[in-house]
Amino acid sequence: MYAIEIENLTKKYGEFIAVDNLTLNIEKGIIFGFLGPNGAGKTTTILSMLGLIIPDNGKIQIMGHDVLKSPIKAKNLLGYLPENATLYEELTAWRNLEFFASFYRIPNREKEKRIEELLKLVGLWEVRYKRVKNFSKGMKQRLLLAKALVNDPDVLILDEPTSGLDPEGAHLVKSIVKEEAKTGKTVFFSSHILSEVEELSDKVGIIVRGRLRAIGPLNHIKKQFMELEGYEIKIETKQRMPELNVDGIIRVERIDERKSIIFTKEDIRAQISDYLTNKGITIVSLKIEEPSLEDVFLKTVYKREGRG
Ligand SMILES: Nc1ncnc2c1ncn2[C@@H]1O[C@H](COP(=O)(O)OP(=O)(O)OP(=O)(O)O)[C@@H](O)[C@H]1O
Repeated sequence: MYAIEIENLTKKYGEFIAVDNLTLNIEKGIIFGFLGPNGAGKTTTILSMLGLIIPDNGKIQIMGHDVLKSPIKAKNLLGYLPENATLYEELTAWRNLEFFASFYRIPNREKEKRIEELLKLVGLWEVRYKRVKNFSKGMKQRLLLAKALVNDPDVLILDEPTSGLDPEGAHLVKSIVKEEAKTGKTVFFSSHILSEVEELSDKVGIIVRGRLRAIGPLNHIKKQFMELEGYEIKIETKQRMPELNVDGIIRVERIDERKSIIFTKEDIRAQISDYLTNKGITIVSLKIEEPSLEDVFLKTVYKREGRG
């Protein structure tokens, strides 16, 4: 069983298709990064997962429970941090959590223990009796994260969790997310911050104009990208590098007489190594230059859409 199973999800607003036949399975206990440009359909997918909008087609299960047929079961298993979420500014941090906890059937003693643990987890224990209106944006976001965790959910859904935070605030939020994933929770977060997706995700999905364009662990996505776009092999030799007459080379960019970048269709490091060794040349380094997530993302979003 998957933690999240999305099957053929389609959501239209009038004639406009916001999510187009999306199928996505998320394994238990992983951090999944859902990446896409503005308007790609990330929030629409998330709202469908929460049962907050009714899709035109498709089925979504959270830990095996259909979100539309068993909404209460599914909701009890979910924690959700919306984009631009708000708190009760006049209430203290403690009172805010107490209020949100009251939506769930948690016995009183357990509730207090849980709130204490959460306030400590997000670093707000010392200010638990301060009104939220005096909090910084980072503090509020951490309290919102605690709110999303108040029912001890199996699946945590975060829509742009670090949006608008300064680097320190973003770092704290990411650390908490990592800690929660270590306890076995499944995390599904949306973002358009590439470094964040790269840092946090065990698996990545790229959505563009409502369609899933790539899915898998980041190294798989990068490998697929290289198979499609070609490889960049960086080489340095001890002696002057001779002309490289090896099959499969598309182009060589010489950096200096001992360093080059070789563009190829396949990984032909072994052939290059044999060729040079036969000529008595010693290789200092020979490695594939991996594309960054930014390379992959920009090509996925723009090139295949024929926009650049
Ligand atoms: N209630 C609605 N009525 C009409 N169109 C909508 C509605 N909600 C979203 N859309 C449109 O559907 C598309 C997908 O929106 P969605 O909010 O899911 O994208 P997103 O990937 O979350 O974007 P962002 O990163 O900007 O939050 C957008 O073009 C948006 O304008």
